[in-house]
Amino acid sequence: MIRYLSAGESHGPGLTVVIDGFPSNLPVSKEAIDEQLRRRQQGYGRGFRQKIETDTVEVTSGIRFGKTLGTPITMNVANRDFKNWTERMSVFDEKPADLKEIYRPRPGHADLAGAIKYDHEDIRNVLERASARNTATVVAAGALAKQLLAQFDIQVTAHVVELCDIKAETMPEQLSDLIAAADASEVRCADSEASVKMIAKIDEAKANGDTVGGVFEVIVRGCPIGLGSYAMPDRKLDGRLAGALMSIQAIKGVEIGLGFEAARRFGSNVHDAIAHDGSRYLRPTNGAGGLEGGVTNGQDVVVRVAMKPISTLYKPLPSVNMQTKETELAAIERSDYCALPAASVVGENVVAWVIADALIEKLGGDSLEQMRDNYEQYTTRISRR
Ligand SMILES: Cc1cc2nc3c(=O)[nH]c(=O)nc-3n(C[C@H](O)[C@H](O)[C@H](O)COP(=O)(O)O)c2cc1C
Ligand SMILES: C=C(O[C@@H]1CC(C(=O)O)=C[C@@H](OP(=O)(O)O)[C@H]1O)C(=O)O
Repeated sequence: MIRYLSAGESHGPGLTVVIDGFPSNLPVSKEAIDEQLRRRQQGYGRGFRQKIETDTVEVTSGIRFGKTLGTPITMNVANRDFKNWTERMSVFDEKPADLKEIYRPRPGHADLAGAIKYDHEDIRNVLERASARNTATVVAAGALAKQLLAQFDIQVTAHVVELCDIKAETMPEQLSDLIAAADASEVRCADSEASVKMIAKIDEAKANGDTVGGVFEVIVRGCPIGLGSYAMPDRKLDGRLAGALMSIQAIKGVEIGLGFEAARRFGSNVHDAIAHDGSRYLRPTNGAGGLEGGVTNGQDVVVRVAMKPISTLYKPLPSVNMQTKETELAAIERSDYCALPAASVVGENVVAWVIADALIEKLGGDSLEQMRDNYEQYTTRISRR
């Protein structure tokens, strides 16, 4: 089992993630982690904050001479914006007399429920941690998971397939082309015609003081058969993926394979026939999205994820001043208009984390070498079935 704890406020000094359960002797590239952080900051429609930040990790435990020690790994991401917030976010100093507090909760954000739950007057005490700034730590953890998966030729990618009411129609057939096209696109959509329309849609939202969301797809290539289990509900890999993805800010739906579309079809048009070519099992289709019974079946794992539009509206919805209970417009905080491309990078890294967890569970072993031995034994064994 791998696990992590993260901490940190959006405008505090920085964010920290402590990771436990990785095997020893895994070569780790800081550049590869920083590259995932860089990708998370990209995408058309983001607000001014991303111009202030240049996220990189500082590793303070668990790695020596570029390899994991098998002990807890601590990674820190500094908030460059903190220098503009030192008084407003002070840990121990007195609250400044002229501090502007937030009393008008934004519909769709954690403001109202959070302020009531934790008995906060100033909604800033809620939004600082509810903020998706924390996804930087989630991505740092996922970037480490990606490096473990790469040792076993497992690759995780993501791309945008819908933005508001615009759908990508054509996609490159080769996964490598899909990745290249998505990475080159400002909205991370591999369909270049749809990308242009998506950018115009973000501009339209921005011009109207509005926001947009959409759908991204995550694909996992190279998973061996047998990750996850049908034996207990909490071991099912489909449930674990959905749970982890739904815990990303603003994610409101997850579907695996055909997902909701499967509910509209006859079974004969949903399930994937089973064939054998003399050396291995083949599935001519992949409606199951690589998961049957909560277990990987050797096909690509395909997950689609729905993100709602950003909650902060520059043309705000009606809200209530929590001090006076009078109807007022919701507060406006500096904000993104669309963070779907960034969310797709977060989703990609979250899926990498869940798959790495399932791989470590399947193979056991305290070191990378032991995991490799167990992997070879397992793949030899299943090749005889
Ligand atoms: C990468 C990313 C960036 C986000 N940026 C903003 C933002 O700038 N403004 C905002 O109001 N919400 C933003 N959100 C969404 C809020 O964090 C989220 O809606 C809020 O925490 C409430 O959680 P919920 O939507 O999951 O219910 C962002 C989400 C992600 C994934
Ligand atoms: C800081 C990030 O995203 C933030 C997520 C966010 C929210 O409410 O979720 C609100 C905005 O914060 P700020 O008001 O500081 O601009 C985003 O910029 C980031 O992704 O690095």
